[in-house]
Amino acid sequence: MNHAATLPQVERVEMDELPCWRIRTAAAELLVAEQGAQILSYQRDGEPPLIWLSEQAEFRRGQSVRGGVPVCWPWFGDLARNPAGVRAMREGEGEGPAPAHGEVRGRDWQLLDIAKENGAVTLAFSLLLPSGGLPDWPHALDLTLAIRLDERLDLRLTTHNRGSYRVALSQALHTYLAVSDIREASIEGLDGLRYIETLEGWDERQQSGILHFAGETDRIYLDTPPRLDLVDPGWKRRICLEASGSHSAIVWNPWIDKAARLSQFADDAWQRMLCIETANVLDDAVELAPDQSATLALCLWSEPL
Ligand SMILES: O=P(O)(O)OC[C@H]1O[C@@H](O)[C@H](O)[C@@H](O)[C@@H]1O
Repeated sequence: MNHAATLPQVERVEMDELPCWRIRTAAAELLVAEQGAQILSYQRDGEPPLIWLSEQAEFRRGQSVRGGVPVCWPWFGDLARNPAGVRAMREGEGEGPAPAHGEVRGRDWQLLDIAKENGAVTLAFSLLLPSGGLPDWPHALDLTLAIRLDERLDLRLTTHNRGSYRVALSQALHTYLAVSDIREASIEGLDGLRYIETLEGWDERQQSGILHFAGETDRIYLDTPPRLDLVDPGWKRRICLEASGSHSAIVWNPWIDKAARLSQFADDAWQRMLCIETANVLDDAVELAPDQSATLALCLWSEPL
């Protein structure tokens, strides 16, 4: 049988407790969990993975998988650190303290559609929500994620306000990227930007030059340009990220001590990953009037160095 003639292929697979979809095109493979509409891994033929999945990842219902691209929504990070308008949307403590990175990473989403066209595949996922919204976040919003795989990987996270009042939220595509060695990697595109140093009192600082890594890093960059590049000399490639609908980005590596405290994370895994999170946070948070939509999008690809 001519294998190439049958491509692209979409196959349903089980990863322990999680139903997933494996997509194979002529040049790449992508694995997506239906829970959280979470991309788990992405690799192009002949290259190391672009998206990192922890070797200690657990595929359990109700729990985000360590690695891939978790969707953070309707708030990013610690809710208490969000703008007042975003904080005000959560009501009551019925379900306990607000979980980090919002409510949808471990929830059920539904695959609505698989479309194949000219060698590309698009999967459309929708968050399954009661019509009144989340238990402590009772607002009438629809959330969809469109994942398109061709020569590049395209993600489009769209929120639509079908309610009768304005809603504020923060969000991120929390992309875990694979690197040969974080100590050799760098990020281009941040020079001159203001950032919040979350490790030192949430002080505002200014980036000077290319960002290199020599310790724990957890920063929120503001007024980000559309394009950021992760340069990886060890694997002789750059991973290019092109965002739209976003003017903020989080850059995160836990380094040695925090790595030891993280779940589903090997003690030495900090060497092999780096998160560049395409976001709408702090003064870049989103406010949606009734019937308004907003799309946070990321296009990802690699180029040889
Ligand atoms: O362990 P979690 O909830 O997936 O979060 C991982 C990291 O996510 C990053 O976005 C945050 O900036 C870090 O502070 C956090 O540690």
